[in-house]
Amino acid sequence: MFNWFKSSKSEPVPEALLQWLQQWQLPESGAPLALILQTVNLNKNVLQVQLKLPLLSVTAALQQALTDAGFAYSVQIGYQSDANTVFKDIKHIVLVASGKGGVGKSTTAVNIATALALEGAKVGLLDADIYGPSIPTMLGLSGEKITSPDNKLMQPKFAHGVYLQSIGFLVDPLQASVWRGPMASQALLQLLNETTWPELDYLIVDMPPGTGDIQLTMAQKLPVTAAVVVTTPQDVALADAQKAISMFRQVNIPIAGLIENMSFYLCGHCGASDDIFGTEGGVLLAERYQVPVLGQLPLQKQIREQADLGIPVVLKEQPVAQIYRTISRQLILALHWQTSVQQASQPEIIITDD
Ligand SMILES: Nc1ncnc2c1ncn2[C@@H]1O[C@H](COP(=O)(O)OP(=O)(O)OP(=O)(O)O)[C@@H](O)[C@H]1O
Repeated sequence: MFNWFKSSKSEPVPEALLQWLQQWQLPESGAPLALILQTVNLNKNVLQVQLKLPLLSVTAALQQALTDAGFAYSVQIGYQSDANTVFKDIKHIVLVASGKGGVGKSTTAVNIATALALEGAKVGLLDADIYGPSIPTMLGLSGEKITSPDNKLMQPKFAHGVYLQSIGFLVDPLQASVWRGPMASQALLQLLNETTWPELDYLIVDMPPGTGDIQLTMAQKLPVTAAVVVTTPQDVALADAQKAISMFRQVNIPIAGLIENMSFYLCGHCGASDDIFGTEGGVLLAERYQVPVLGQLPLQKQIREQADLGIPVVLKEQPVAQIYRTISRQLILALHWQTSVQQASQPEIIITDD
């Protein structure tokens, strides 16, 4: 199932260890490690495990499990992708969308992008929200101006492990928010195209809220891998999230999952929680549409405070950071399964001399 890469320094990997690795399952998802293994190498009691996916946080769990199983090796996890690119040097383009404004789409996009970078992925973020490009503020880059060394292509900014390009760097948000559909989608596609993105595993696109012309054109014209829909649990938001799901289905964009934001209020002082926007609305919607739920986030002061400070909360020692980390790992796996299925279902083209 995977190659046992052996460098000149490599020692033989004991059969018992290979068999143990074959059956070990990732925490949270229960996915078999064997399905995402690239190579295994043993070097002076260091077990070097190369994965196909950026999941560096698996190191601690694998180390613990190995020790518990009686293997005295220390683990090093590396990452080498085998995914194809969908656009320039970008392997996956993921749209973060919401039917309705103000549900926390941009906050979610920033924290997921940062969490993906923490897993060892190369990540870009395209802030395409013409109605309120808030991501420069959330990454501590507000007031920055874009640079273009060759006067043609623009360089993205970089903060907290994420490359950022934002419509807010280029135009006055008040001006952009009154653009008509074709003008807005044209500008956003140009923004993607004329940025010198480095090699990226994931480009996260923070979409403008809604399901109108702009969103539909972007969804149709971008080589999108999948979409993530963010909603809050109350009925008005759910009705709009439903429209977003239908829009993506219409243009055959797979939905990697739904995220329920502000699922419940979590008091920072006493830890009490309250379902102020109703209970489980997003989960029920996801069930109805057969869409996976990637996670549920609380309404919590620190999420907003950290966004305003320009340091995403996922970088802080907060329980909520772990929710974003789990969501990002689920997303990594969902995108992987989905691209594997897509590649497997593509008909093989055989060129003959006839
Ligand atoms: N889970 C949360 N807990 C507390 N505050 C949150 C949470 N999620 C988002 N917020 C805050 O709510 C406000 C709106 O969030 P955000 O800008 O991410 O929404 P949005 O859906 O992207 O809005 P729009 O699409 O209209 O720009 C921000 O001040 C943000 O810090």
